[in-house]
Amino acid sequence: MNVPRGTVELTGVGKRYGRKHALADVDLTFDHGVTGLLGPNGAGKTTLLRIVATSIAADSGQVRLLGRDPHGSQADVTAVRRELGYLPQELGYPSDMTAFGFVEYVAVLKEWNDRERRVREVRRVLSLVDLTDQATVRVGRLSGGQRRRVGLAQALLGDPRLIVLDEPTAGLDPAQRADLRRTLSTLGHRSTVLLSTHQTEDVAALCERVVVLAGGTVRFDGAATDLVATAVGRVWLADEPGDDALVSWRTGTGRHHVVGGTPPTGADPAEPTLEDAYLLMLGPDAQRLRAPA
Ligand SMILES: Nc1ncnc2c1ncn2[C@@H]1O[C@H](COP(=O)(O)OP(=O)(O)OP(=O)(O)O)[C@@H](O)[C@H]1O
Repeated sequence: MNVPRGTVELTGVGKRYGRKHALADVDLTFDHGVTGLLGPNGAGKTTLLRIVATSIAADSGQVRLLGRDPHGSQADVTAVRRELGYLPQELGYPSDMTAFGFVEYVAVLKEWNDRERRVREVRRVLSLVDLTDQATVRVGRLSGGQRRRVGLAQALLGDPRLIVLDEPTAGLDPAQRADLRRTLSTLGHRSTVLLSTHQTEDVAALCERVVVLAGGTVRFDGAATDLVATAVGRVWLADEPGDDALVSWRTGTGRHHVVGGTPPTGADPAEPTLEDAYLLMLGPDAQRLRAPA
């Protein structure tokens, strides 16, 4: 079968928890490159990523991963999982294991049976996330950001064609986020990387494609630059906060960054950011959704 490397196809995908529609009629196709999933709390991002990571099944619609049905024959499921790296939103870490020991443990589960190759691979992925110096430190003694990187390391074992990362930058400091961006953008040349985040700057810096989810449906799917373009002419710097602005805040210069609404008197047009465009896309709920920095 000649399947493009890393293809994910979701057609009319729905998922309910009881009466709650976590996802409704989602059509998305992904190929290699880095795609960022943005959306407010409860938008359905984790549900979507869990479906792509074969952790749960959709209730409706069709899911094809790497040209296979991920809940089809055992051979299909195994073939997909061999090509998949997954960092869940919450990963329980045995605190007594070292960083190396934990990643090696996952490598064993992933059937890296040859000890020499396995050790080499564990070292490689620890180095990719800049944890070589912490390899022998117990996970319980690592910082939150370092632990997140241990989680990322296990997702990179075997250089998977499909990499699913649920909030990989959560808990990382700015320097670590910059390092992670470098690692992920390199991976995107070869693999399909799907990541969710609440950090619009990460998406702007890293993802060529953005999918905005809200209420379980796709609100935007396209190039990050096209999302930013939707906000041109709707963002200002002004001395006043704006009477009917969607959101506005006082910047370090003392002027107000005004998003949406009518421009206050004397306002100067400002270059929109991806966050501005995202807030405008979500509309009146934006105030509630703008998490404190
Ligand atoms: N196991 C579950 N049982 C019941 N409801 C669930 C379950 N998992 C998710 N939900 C609900 O489904 C909806 C989508 O949740 P999901 O975790 O996919 O959103 P999210 O976009 O990842 O949110 P967050 O940004 O807060 O992580 C929410 O309303 C959530 O409460």
